[in-house]
Amino acid sequence: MIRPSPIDWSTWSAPVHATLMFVVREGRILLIEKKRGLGAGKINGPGGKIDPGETPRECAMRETEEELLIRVKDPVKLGELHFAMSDVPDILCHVYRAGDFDGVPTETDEAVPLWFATADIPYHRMWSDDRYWLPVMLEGRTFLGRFAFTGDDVSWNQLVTDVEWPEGE
Ligand SMILES: Nc1nc2c([nH]c(=O)n2[C@H]2C[C@H](O)[C@@H](COP(=O)(O)OP(=O)(O)OP(=O)(O)O)O2)c(=O)[nH]1
Repeated sequence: MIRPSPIDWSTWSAPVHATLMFVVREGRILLIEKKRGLGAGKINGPGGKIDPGETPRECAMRETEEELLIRVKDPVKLGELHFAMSDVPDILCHVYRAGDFDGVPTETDEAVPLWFATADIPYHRMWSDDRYWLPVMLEGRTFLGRFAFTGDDVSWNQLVTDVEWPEGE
């Protein structure tokens, strides 16, 4: 049975806009253990909230530089994640992927860098929606994921793949 969405997505908008950056290279993905902020203790990609006047791409690159001291090259937007939350403000998150970077991934106050084989993603230590869309991101395909949360759990989800994002986003 397909459960009706608890959210009217046609009118949904989020007060918080954020980004995630995934570096995927030679069968491995660069993740972080997040040391503070929303999702502290979880494994995730680097990323954070978009600052006023900043584009999503600029934010994804800035947050990656702040958290891991690396500068990614030629990031491509693959996805958008729309999170309807139950206990914190709703979030719209832009997801980027890159294949190369300058610098050496380095631990900072915000994050510990961790490389994983793409066949060995630690979903049990990640946000509960990630298992739905991260495999699509690893295939290099585009996607739009919509998730309603109850606390930390996904209570409703929808994933549309092969979405065309505007050029240069
Ligand atoms: N993988 C994944 N990431 C998520 C989910 N929900 C969610 O907010 N994130 C990401 C988006 C952002 O990168 C990050 C939240 O932003 P943040 O609190 O780290 O923001 P920030 O670095 O600007 O920190 P702050 O100092 O403003 O608090 O968590 C989710 O369900 N899955």
